[in-house]
Amino acid sequence: MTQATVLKPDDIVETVRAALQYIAVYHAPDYLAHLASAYAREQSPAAKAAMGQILESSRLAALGRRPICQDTGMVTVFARLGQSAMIAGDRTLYELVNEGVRLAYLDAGNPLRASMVADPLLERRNTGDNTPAVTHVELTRGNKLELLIAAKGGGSENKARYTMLNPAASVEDWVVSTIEGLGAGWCPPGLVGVGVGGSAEQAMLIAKRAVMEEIDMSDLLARGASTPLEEMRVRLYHRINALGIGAQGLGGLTTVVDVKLATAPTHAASKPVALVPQCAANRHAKVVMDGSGPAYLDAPDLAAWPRIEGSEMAGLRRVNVDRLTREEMAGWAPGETLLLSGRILTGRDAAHKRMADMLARGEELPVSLRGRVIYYVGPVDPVDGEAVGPAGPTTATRMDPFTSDMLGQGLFAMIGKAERGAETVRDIARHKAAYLIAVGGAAVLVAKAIRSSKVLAFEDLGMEAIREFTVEDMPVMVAVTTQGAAIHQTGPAAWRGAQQSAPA
Ligand SMILES: O=C(O)C[C@H](O)C(=O)O
Repeated sequence: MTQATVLKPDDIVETVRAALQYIAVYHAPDYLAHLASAYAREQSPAAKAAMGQILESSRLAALGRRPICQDTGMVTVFARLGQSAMIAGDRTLYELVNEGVRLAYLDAGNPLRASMVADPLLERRNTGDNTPAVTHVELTRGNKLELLIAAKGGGSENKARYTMLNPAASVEDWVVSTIEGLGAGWCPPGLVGVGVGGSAEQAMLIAKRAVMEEIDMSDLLARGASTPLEEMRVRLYHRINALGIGAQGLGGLTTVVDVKLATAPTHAASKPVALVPQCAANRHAKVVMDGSGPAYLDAPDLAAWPRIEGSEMAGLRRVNVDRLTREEMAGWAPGETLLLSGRILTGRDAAHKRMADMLARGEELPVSLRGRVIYYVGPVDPVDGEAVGPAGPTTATRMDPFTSDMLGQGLFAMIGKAERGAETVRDIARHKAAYLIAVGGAAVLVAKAIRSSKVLAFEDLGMEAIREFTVEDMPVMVAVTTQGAAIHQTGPAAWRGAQQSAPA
């Protein structure tokens, strides 16, 4: 019979805290290796540059022990508790996990961003410490506690999809056409988990677990598929990459570095299918506790991070945003890289909603948008020596419903990531405004261009407050021009099918 173990509550708290700090700053070696080879293979200059920035930013994050991405995620824990393991004390596992989350996110040496809002429907007030975690507990044989700890970014979680197919319908066709319609808000290149079978909620859960399995597509391609499920993974990998979406949706050879597939028995009438995309941050780790104390992850070998040559800044157009004119903006070309200097505003979901509500009530905005550039960002709090913590862009598409109102206030340009909707592109052109992108997932690199930061309005919104950043040579790409040319439409169209003729 298995010997019973007793797990100390503080050891569980410490294990969760340490794992969350770890995954916030270190990319896992499997993803890093696959991203590095996708970078080496990439032929699309824009996608290659974006992947180069993600790799370099990841290296800086690991060296400086700062978060890979400003969105330090919603914590999700899959716990497997052996039936012969007992948790001492009277706090539940759920309470202990949340205490670990609180300590990890409020760590003074490396604060992580609090993104959770308590009430999703009405007030949407930030809880301030990123609790609560989403925790799933399964009872298993044995006397150990296994914790799969993840911090899932909002942009990729937003693109999770579910359908109930007819039993005869093709899962592959649904997955490929669904990914084609997702846009780039989930921050490719990443991977996707596909869950087929079970009930509706089980399909989602197995897809979420699957996306956290070890990335092994390079091995699978090298040795060849040996089961029908592996064959399907390989087909999906090629078909998704043949869409040409590419890094950040700019058009390119690699949209996914792997496809994971999990199945469960289901009803004869049903074929539930869940799709869970994972962004370029891909934060998760497994730890096993055996009662001997907290479990820690081994320190990574920093030599695993490839060095990427810095991009050439000479010859790039320098833009002083404090003296920007519509005439100057009209000369920006689609896909051109600009180096911005001067003062930019920040604001994202909650600030836009509040500004739109104020305008609807006929009130004046607390900050004038006339002639300004706004960056859609929720930064991490700074530590000593930083103007701001990691500060990559958030998905601009979510700001589309407010954009017409903001442009009407005289806003000149917006900075974010991913595509804008067709109507917003038309609005941008109508106002002779522009939409620029920074690389999602290159948060440490982006933050290096930010010299100072101060809150101007809506301080109660925490990371979503309106700030003013002073930036120096902040690299951004022109994604929608004043004439309405949109690179997220032209890029993927140009690279569609190109993956088929490229080496895997
Ligand atoms: O919340 C953020 O900073 C980014 C978000 O994860 C997104 O990808 O839109």
